Amino acid sequence: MGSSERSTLLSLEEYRSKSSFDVKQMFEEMEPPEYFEIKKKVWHFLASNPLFHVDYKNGSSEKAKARAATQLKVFISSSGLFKHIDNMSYRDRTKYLLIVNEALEIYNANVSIKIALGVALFANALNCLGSERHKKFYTDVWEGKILSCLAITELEHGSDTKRLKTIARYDALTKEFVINTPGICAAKVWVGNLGKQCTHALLFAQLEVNGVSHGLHGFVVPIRDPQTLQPYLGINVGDLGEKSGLHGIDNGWVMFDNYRIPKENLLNRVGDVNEEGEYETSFTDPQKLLGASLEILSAGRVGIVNESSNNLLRAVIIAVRYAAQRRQFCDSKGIETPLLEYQTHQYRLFPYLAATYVIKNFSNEFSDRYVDCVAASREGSLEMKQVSRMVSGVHAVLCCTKAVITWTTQRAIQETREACGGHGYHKAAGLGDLRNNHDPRVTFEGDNTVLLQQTSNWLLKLYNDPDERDFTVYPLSMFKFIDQLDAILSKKSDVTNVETLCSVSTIMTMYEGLICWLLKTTNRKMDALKSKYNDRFVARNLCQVFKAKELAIVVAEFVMICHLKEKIMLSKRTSVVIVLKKLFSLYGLWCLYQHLPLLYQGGFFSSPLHTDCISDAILSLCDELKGEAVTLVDALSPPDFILNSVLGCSDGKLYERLMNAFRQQDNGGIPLRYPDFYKAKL
Ligand SMILES: Cc1cc2nc3c(=O)[nH]c(=O)nc-3n(C[C@H](O)[C@H](O)[C@H](O)COP(=O)(O)OP(=O)(O)OC[C@H]3O[C@@H](n4cnc5c(N)ncnc54)[C@H](O)[C@@H]3O)c2cc1C
Repeated sequence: MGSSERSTLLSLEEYRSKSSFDVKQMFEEMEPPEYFEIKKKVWHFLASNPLFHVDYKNGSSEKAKARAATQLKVFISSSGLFKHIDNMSYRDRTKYLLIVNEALEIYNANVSIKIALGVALFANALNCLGSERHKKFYTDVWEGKILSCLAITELEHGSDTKRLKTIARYDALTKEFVINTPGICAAKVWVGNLGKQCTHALLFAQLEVNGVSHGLHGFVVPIRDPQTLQPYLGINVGDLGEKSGLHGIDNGWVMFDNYRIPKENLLNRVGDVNEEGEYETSFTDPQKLLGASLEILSAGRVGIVNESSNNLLRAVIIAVRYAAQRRQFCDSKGIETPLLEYQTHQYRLFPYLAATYVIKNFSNEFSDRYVDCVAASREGSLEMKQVSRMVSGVHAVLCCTKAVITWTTQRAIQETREACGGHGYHKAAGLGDLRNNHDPRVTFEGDNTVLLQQTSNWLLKLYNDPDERDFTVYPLSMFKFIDQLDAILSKKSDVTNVETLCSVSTIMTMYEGLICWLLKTTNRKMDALKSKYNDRFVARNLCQVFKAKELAIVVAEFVMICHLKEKIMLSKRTSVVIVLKKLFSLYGLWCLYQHLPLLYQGGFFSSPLHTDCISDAILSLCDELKGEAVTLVDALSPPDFILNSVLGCSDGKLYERLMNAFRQQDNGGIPLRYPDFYKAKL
């Protein structure tokens, strides 16, 4: 071992010894042990099966797709991870699948997305939208006999799903649907798994019966022969070629030419064609339907929130461990300084470290709330009105948090790549692929900007209609303060010292004030625009940039810190709580700093001293977190094999691993070895 290798390890250990809390206690606070046990099973399967080991030399997109296709089959059939899911309750199964997805995604985004689209979301859609007659598809997909894709987006329309043009016309003579693509603009595009591998599509098309259109419905459409993978006659299908990332996923396009499927392939929970060949809706159980529609809209987004929180974590672990080991320039005594000692570097990394804790905590807890909400709707344990309010609230919160979390992660990955300098640009650092693979999450499952509009619409409804404010149910329980809107707005900020500003209660109060002010002024602007243009669509569009979009973003941040506040209040682990409070404050103040114009405009801040105060508070928190940072990333870190970065290994062999990568030796050979702090966690 050379001297530089020894010193980088020492650097990590030195920082570990500085932390004020116990790594195991922090880990236990943040990760329920039963969830971690599931993740370990996934990681051990990946580490023990060479098919899954990273191969940096195997670069072409075509090879990556073939490899991911095989990995998917093996993961489904040989991991044993899905053996018992049919015996689980809805709640346990959904949580279990979300955790398996999370654990797989942090190591292999391609396969996790292929499984999510091809198996989990398909099975979920059959449950939500289908009936007994679709059971066979459900069984086949979990047994790996078929693979699906989710075909919604068309060449000409993505976000605006009402305009989709693929048509499924009912033929009463043969009791079949005839599917057609009316021109290239209606070709289904971007569909994951469709390019080469899927056998079935979960297709969304306009249902037409007796010349009358009944809007978008879901259909199970056979695409390829499961034995030969040859497409069926009437289907023109292809792979859409190279993308910027996610090279293992075969995104494809398809056009239908008088392609016939049996009547039974319509997912008939909401509407069906009866024996007389007439369309009939079947709203037999509206409460269950509410939960089902939440699930179909949201399951993918909940997965994205979980995945993004891990992508953020991965980027931050790599950059913090690198910054603890990497030294540049000498101090006045001639001692080389680790990057972590520079204020600039702390300011670049620590807000993202704080964001990691806020977002990971939110993502864990929100998935539970989401599952509870769907379960309550299924079980009929609440009143219809309560379920309806809970479902729309959960949907609204998920829309804005999906946007803020995926954007935060996107920015964090870029910042951490730069914070690792040139070495951060090497493939073996892991950050380039992470950036490219994470990037489309801001677009798919709902473009972020469009999703934020759904949240602001919900908030304005809440503002305008006190009847909607049922604060007994989640997530409305977090918005009780809206009832005191005028009183809150009449208060002015008197915060002029760093200590008060850093407190949990001050930050919560500032957020509540900001939300009240944004609600009131967004609504006022919307009303004025409606009067001026006499057109809701125009008014809504002209409200977005400087009001409604900001409102939704602020609410997303607020909801996430509310969850961490609750954890802080309930925890009995004193030393952990002290650090969690610092992370809470750093994230809150860093976000509020980005809303400074609004804080002045709303009268919460009035003097230049307020800006000094908030920036001093941020820097002071960064300084306080310097000694905690390495242990904070250790507490949430997966094993080195799964982290899979030559810059981020916990063993401090930074330069040895980098030279191996440069020599193209042993790039992926990071063992599934548990470092000492990890043993403490277990
Ligand atoms: C890697 C990847 C995988 C995908 N996988 C699938 C899949 O498996 N199945 C599938 O069906 N689809 C898939 N998609 C498609 C994806 O769901 C769509 O790209 C997404 O829904 C956005 O639609 P769009 O691309 O048509 O964007 P558009 O709707 O055209 O939006 C373009 C831009 O305009 C903005 N915009 C749109 N409307 C408004 C408005 N009202 N106000 C203000 N701004 C607006 C948006 O914010 C966006 O920035 C995938 C896409 C990618 C990149």
